[in-house]
Amino acid sequence: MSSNETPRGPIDSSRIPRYAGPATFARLPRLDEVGTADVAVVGVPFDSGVSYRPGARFGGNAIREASRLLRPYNPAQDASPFALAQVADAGDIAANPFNINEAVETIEAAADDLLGTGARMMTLGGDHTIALPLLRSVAKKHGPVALLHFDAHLDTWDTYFGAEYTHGTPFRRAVEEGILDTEALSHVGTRGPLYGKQDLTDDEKMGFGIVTSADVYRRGADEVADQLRQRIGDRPLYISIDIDCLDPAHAPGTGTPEAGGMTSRELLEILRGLASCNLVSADVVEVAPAYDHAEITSVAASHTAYELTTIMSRQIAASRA
Ligand SMILES: N=C(N)NCCCC(=O)O
Ligand SMILES: [Zn+2]
Ligand SMILES: [Zn+2]
Repeated sequence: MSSNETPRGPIDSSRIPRYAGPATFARLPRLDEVGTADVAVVGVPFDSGVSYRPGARFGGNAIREASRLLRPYNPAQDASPFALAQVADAGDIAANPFNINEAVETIEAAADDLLGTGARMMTLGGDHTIALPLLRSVAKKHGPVALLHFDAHLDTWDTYFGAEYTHGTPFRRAVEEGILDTEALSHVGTRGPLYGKQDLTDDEKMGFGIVTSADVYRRGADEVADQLRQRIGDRPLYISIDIDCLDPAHAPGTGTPEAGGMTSRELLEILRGLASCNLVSADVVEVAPAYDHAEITSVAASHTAYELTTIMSRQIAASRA
């Protein structure tokens, strides 16, 4: 979108009922209806990298369905994200479910195409495997990026059954490949049993800092966001959100749930506290609707993607001003 064009926003839900018609994220136009976008919301229906319950391949569409109720003004960030920048739904990346290596290549190539148009990506997973090809593509454009990783899990394990590309290993691969800025790597929301203490030592050696779920509860969202913001500074930032960072009470619809997680309020508040960071792209992954109830998980994921989109739109508008 050039700066003198008005972005095309969501369908007006006071004229066309919000439950009518096919779902796009937040009832926004499809990318092919607007040509180019500043923020492309894209689904990656891929879950062949999971170690436990499958089903995150249906996450993107569940988030789109749940996002019908999002409204155009975001009071928490005092911004109308879809008026500040053109946000559009770019549909899904079609990845081979029977060949993980090929799927990872397909996702990276599709991300190259989208980022090549100048768009930032708001990706809806899919399992956490997909973060690796997305980060590869983002690093081609921006160089090694700061990473903020919200998750119950470290996802820096080495291999499962000898496989390198799984949902428990994307960030170890990314560190090995030199595509992350090791001065600014953080996990937020981690908890639960590990394979051994070595998991933590290895993770620390890779450069990660950890804010556990209990730290968030004890210190509060504002203080945590302040600390993260200081660590990130003005580096290009990628935020990867595994919805299992939330407590199973707030996100039952996921493949590897762990007790004792953050509330959706804590997650959203931390994100709002990061609004000044240079967010170049983001993902929300691991929503598995078959285990969900009353759209609890996909509603939380849709609001999470909304906050991330708002951060990106505000920055795009500010950089034009
Ligand atoms: N990325 C997610 N959601 N889970 C990773 C858990 C890997 C394991 O089963 O140990
Ligand atoms: Zn996880
Ligand atoms: Zn994960």
